[in-house]
Amino acid sequence: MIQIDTVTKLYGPKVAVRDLTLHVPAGELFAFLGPNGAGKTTTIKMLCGLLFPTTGSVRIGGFDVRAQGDQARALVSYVPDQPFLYEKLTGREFLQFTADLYGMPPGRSADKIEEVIELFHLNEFVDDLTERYSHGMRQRTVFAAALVHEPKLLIADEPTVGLDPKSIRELKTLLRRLAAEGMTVFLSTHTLDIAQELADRIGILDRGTLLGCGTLTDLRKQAAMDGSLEDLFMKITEEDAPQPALPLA
Ligand SMILES: Nc1ncnc2c1ncn2[C@@H]1O[C@H](COP(=O)(O)OP(=O)(O)OP(=O)(O)O)[C@@H](O)[C@H]1O
Repeated sequence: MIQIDTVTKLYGPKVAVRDLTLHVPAGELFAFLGPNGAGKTTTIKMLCGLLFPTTGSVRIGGFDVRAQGDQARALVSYVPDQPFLYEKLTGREFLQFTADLYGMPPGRSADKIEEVIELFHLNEFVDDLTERYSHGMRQRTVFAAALVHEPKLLIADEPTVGLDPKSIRELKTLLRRLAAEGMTVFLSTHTLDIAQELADRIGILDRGTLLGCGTLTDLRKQAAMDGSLEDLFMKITEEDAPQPALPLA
């Protein structure tokens, strides 16, 4: 579903992502980890077609994000860490707006909107203006909106931050279920426990370079140690030697 091939992204002279190759198949729950400034958000923006690689290519479901952007973007939903809602819309209007944006037929969108309202327990507040929502209510509404158009790839940035324990538990169960049903879930997080608990595979990025990628067992082999994901993360990122400067074309 995700094919990132030899991607480098520069911001001026700054190398944000360096020679990244990463393939994530359909139905996988992939956790993308890395210290602050590692290049995770830059990579996510390239998956969403908000940024293009300086060199290399990004394909979603076989569609090149640059050359076939509309087809690629139609497959993707992105839940950012700061949930954005139009304050003067109600939650329900926001869900409808999202469905319209993706050109869903009215009958289909009405069913799907009811389904996500149920799924995220939005009933109590879905007809209030979103400006009155708490962070957790916003996060749940944004998640619901992300699923309205039935994306094939769900990208979520720090999805559990600000949610109460019950909502976190429900979200974790939902993410696993979506992956089991065939959706690819790409999770960027600093919460290592969640990555360890949920992910099929984990990628560790540091200063733009993918230092490790695989199951927990693979990462343990790579780091030549047992232990929690936190232990492995510390070891793998500590051992990162300073990167040589990338020659600029
Ligand atoms: N628009 C920009 N212009 C210049 N440099 C940028 C820009 N956006 C990001 N960077 C730099 O690129 C590098 C990667 O940033 P990015 O936001 O992708 O990291 P991140 O892994 O998402 O970090 P965090 O976990 O802190 O959110 C950082 O050094 C950052 O300062």
